Amino acid sequence: MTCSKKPKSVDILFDVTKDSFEDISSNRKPVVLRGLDIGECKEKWTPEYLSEEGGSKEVKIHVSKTPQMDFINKNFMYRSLLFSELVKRASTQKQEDFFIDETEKYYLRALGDDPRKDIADVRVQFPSLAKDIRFPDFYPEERFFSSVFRIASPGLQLWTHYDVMDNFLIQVQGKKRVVLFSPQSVDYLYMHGDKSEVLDIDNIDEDKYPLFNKADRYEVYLEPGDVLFIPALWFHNVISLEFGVAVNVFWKHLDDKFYDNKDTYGNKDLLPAYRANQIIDRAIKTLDELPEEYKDFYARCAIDRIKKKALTSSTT
Ligand SMILES: O=C(O)CCC(=O)C(=O)O
Ligand SMILES: [Fe+2]
Repeated sequence: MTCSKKPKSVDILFDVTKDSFEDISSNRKPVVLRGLDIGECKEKWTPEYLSEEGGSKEVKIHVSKTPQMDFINKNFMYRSLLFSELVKRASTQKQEDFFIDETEKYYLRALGDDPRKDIADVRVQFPSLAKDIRFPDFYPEERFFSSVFRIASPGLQLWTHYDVMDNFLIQVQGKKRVVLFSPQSVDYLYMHGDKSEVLDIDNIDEDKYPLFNKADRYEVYLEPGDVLFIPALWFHNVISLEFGVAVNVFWKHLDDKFYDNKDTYGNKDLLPAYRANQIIDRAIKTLDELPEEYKDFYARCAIDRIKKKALTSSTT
């Protein structure tokens, strides 16, 4: 079934400054910042220019036969291409050279040089392009975590997921639809780690996902030059409606002690959340020692205690 609830819209704000962003950031809701100075990239980053300036670097990409990438059935493969070749292919509808077939789709989520140790930063990996882009300076520079190139073929859809840091998604080229769900909707999203199992979010299989349409859904269309503020834990699903070039910047808005310093992607749960999840895994295993009737009873008691003691917001 198609989505029955009308999605909420995301506010589009003009003339936001470092000072006025303080209120926006403490409100913990996504907004589009329109009209910010993002640098010359907005005019300059054509496929030809990107190929020339970022050209000779090899990048690891997702290649998918269909536009909707499926992380469970892995309908995509990881391959490497020169940045220039990726840009050429992702900006072209039909491929002369391909991995699967001539209409395959491409997605780049840039990584650090050694992804196990280095974080992605366009200023380090693509210095000749980075000079063209300005990140909003609304967070102190020492709170910077990473800046990530996102390049996509037209139609490519990235699954619904959350990240653990505040994020500016700077849309440089191409239109993009972003659907967001509030963190309180997590109960309805059929999560698998940091990703939702529900891929076709516009055409819900209600037998399989009966609760999905209860989620608190927001929708926004980004234009080149827009900066979408995605607060930590807000779920997002992205469709590139045209050849898309974006850079997203993650910021550590909390104290350093919360973050896992081996997290090069910015998507590992905060350390106390990770520890709590381990304890919950152990509790589930321990409940397994009980006869079924008792296990069910004590699981309900535990859920009730967690609800009473740890929830601050009601489910939407
Ligand atoms: O725009 C995209 O391709 C994905 C953006 C995203 O997931 C992010 O900024 O965290
Ligand atoms: Fe993300």
